[in-house]
Amino acid sequence: MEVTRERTLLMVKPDGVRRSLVGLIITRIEQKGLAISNMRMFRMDDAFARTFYAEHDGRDYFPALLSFMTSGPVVALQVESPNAIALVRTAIGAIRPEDRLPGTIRADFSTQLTENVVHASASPTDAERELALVFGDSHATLGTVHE
Ligand SMILES: Nc1ncnc2c1ncn2[C@@H]1O[C@@H]2COP(=O)(O)O[C@H]2[C@H]1O
Repeated sequence: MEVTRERTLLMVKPDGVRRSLVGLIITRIEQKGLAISNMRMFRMDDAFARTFYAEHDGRDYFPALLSFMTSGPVVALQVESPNAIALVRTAIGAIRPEDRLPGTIRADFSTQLTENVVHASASPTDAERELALVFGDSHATLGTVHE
């Protein structure tokens, strides 16, 4: 079967950075054989968080999400591989704490719905939009680290 080489965004959220989980999360991604081809640590301001999470605007949890995402720095990783979007989504685990399978990042490091350690793009459209927001023009230029 044809596999599509993809780029996706994996982001360690402020709780993950505060709890010093960045190294562990990077190790899991690298050990799985996924290539990290760009990385950026930054702190979201309110406007950036509103744009990044625009599709959640109006939900009851949106104000809490904004407050959480602007509470400290995040670490954004551009991940590349065949089927990167689905592979990274599987690796992070489900949104609902009770649905998270052991061995996934959210299951292993969080019991919370909002403070869930990591975010990953859900679709090719989301991935391109989120990578462009986080890395701007630089997201296309580093190329692939691993073959
Ligand atoms: N009921 C909910 N459904 C989806 N996301 C939620 C909910 N409550 C809080 N959130 C937060 O909103 C975020 C949206 O996408 P994330 O995958 O980054 O992770 C989600 C959680 O941090």
